[in-house]
Amino acid sequence: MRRAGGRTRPPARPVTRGRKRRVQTGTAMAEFRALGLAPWLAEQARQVGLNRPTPVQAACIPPVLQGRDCLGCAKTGSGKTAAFVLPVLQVLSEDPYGIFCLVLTPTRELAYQIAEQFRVLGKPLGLKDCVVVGGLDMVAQALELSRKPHVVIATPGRLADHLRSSNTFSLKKLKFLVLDEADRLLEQGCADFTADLEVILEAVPARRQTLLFSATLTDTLNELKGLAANRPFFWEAVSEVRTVDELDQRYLLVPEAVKDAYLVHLIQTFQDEHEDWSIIIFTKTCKDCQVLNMMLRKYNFPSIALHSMMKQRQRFAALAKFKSSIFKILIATDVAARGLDIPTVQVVINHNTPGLPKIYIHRVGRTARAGRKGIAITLVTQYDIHLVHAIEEEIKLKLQEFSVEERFVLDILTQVNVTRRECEIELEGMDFDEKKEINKRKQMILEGKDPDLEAKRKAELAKIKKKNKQCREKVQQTLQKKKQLQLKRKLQKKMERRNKLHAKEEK
Ligand SMILES: Nc1ncnc2c1ncn2[C@@H]1O[C@H](COP(=O)(O)OP(=O)(O)OP(=O)(O)O)[C@@H](O)[C@H]1O
Repeated sequence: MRRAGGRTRPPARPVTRGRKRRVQTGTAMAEFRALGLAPWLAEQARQVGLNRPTPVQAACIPPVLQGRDCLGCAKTGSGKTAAFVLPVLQVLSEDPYGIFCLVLTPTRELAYQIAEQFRVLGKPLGLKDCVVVGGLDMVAQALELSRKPHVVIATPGRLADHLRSSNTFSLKKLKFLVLDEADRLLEQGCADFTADLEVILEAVPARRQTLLFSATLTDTLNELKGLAANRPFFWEAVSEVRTVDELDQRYLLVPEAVKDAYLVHLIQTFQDEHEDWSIIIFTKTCKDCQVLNMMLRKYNFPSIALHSMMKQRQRFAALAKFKSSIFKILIATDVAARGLDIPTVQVVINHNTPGLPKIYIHRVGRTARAGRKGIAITLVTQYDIHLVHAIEEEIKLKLQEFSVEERFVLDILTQVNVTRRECEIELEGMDFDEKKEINKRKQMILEGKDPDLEAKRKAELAKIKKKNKQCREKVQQTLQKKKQLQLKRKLQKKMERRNKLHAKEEK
């Protein structure tokens, strides 16, 4: 981190490039065609506003059209989606049948966004797509799957559930398997997709093309290479820095207790100076997300929450309202960190410093997309400085300080803290934690697990762990005692020898 003096202004609004775009129309089409795309598809790309191929598109489309597997790693907002949607549509148009392509993605919102790209670019084909994600009616999805859509866009958990429970559709003739945000899908952590991926990989043919994309592929490259075995083509954008140049990256050092006052001040400033800007605030937990939203609402900010404890329909509605600028502020957990493409987002605020650099890269990548400018501000407490260093090391860039006039923050400090406490009490009254527990149980039931049995198993595991720990400690203590005893004996012997020597000398 480097301190920069003076008050920092948010970046200027991006310039519109309308005239330039008209002049480039012919070139744009020719450039897409030069990659091997058919005229109708190049024209469709132009019509939906894809000016000219971005580097990841230029590099990956030709090898995919040649039938090769592809691993594409390019910065956030660089057009990776079209880099797989376009060649898939081209091959599909030559020999259309369903189910031709399966796209897997980690979040439900992202699945719908990808489906939309397939729909607009594949409109001349009369493309049939099907989105299969959790939280929605399984029967309706099964029915849609049985109608053989050309493209299925799914989150792994729900698709695996369908594969386990139904035989009304088959993925055996699949030509393309796409893993968007591939590193996240293969990562083992809190939402582990490993078991579901196993079921899916069993159901798809070995002879297929596999396309893997992410902005942070390199971290899990070896595991990913195992999936793409068909003359795999790896492409990574050449760049020292892992975030886009158009992104102004800042940090704000704040004591934990006054974090919210800084946040309110920041939002007020952005709202006063740039009424039309949209802001995403990332929080660590669902509860934080909910409390902050309640708090900002009390200050009449146009905010809306998005987190995994909301019902799926509420999640979609929240995102739609934010996308259409009915609400200008989205407060979200990391469910919104990857992939979401909302051009109006000019500011990302990290209410907590992300524990992993790659989460930081994806979060801040929700702004400054497709050549636009944006600013990301990370609130850093004294306990998070090491995390910022890790982020800086990963992105190969020093974050600059975002200065604010502290007297404004001090003015609202007490009021903000009181409001936060009020919201927390209100939330406790709504049994938020209890609901979380209920949701966990529901999820387990959906996964075919017995929640009571799981709880028992967990308790037993904890007991065994405790016993093991006690046992280890006992062994340690015994060893220590033995050592001390040996030492004592050694000393005693030494003393005895010395006494004997003295006695001899005295004689
Ligand atoms: N050739 C192009 N010309 C102009 N705009 C483009 C082009 N390709 C893609 N875009 C636009 O760029 C934006 C970002 O694209 P996309 O969502 O595919 O990025 P991404 O690389 O997948 O980002 P992330 O890593 O965050 O998921 C979209 O709004 C898309 O319409």
